[in-house]
Amino acid sequence: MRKINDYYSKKAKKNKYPARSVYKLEEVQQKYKFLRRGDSVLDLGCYPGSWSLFAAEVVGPKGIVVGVDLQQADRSPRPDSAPIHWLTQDIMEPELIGAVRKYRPAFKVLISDLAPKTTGNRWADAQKSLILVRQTLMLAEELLLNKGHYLCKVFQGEDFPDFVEEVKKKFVMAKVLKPKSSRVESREVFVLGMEFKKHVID
Ligand SMILES: C[S@@+](CC[C@H](N)C(=O)[O-])C[C@H]1O[C@@H](n2cnc3c(N)ncnc32)[C@H](O)[C@@H]1O
Repeated sequence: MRKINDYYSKKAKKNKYPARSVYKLEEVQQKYKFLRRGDSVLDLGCYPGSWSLFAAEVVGPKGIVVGVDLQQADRSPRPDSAPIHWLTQDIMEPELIGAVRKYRPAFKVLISDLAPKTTGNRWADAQKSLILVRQTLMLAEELLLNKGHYLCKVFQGEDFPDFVEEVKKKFVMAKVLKPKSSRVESREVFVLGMEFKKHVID
């Protein structure tokens, strides 16, 4: 296991990404191609910035990336990438929607690698994660374009099946994914929702 972690950490360093987590996003992108040239992307929990940098490269100069985190990110996008706007904000605060809308009224893709500060207590950590995850789904409802896409990291707890059902209702296609670069011993998985059904009221 350690070998795999070292492999992705070294690869990230070599390719000048600040975090190995970029390879989880890359793997989902390779399989589902949910990020496209010209897309607008909202990245929640973006610090230190690997996902935003990767997304900005994929969507290219006609796209845009807005990254949000409690911690201040400041990396410059690579050449031939979309501009990245870094916001230092709490995603739980209602002001976030207005702050994000200064850049785009709505987004084609919302990605979230948010992780709460863990306590070591599995149940408590899963609950904290679920609060953040539910907030990302609420933000997706506000900020995603019709037929937009959603990718969210979740630490599986007892409410996880209910959350997946919610995503299934709101998107044409929903999948639970465990990328190879995600530690096997970790309870993290990624929920992908493709083609948001903007006007479905349940
Ligand atoms: C695993 S890191 C993200 C790594 C990032 N995707 C990358 O590739 O560089 C999770 C982030 O979630 C952020 N976070 C946790 N709770 C948050 C909240 N309420 N609002 C904004 N960001 C939060 C943390 O500050 C942390 O930087």
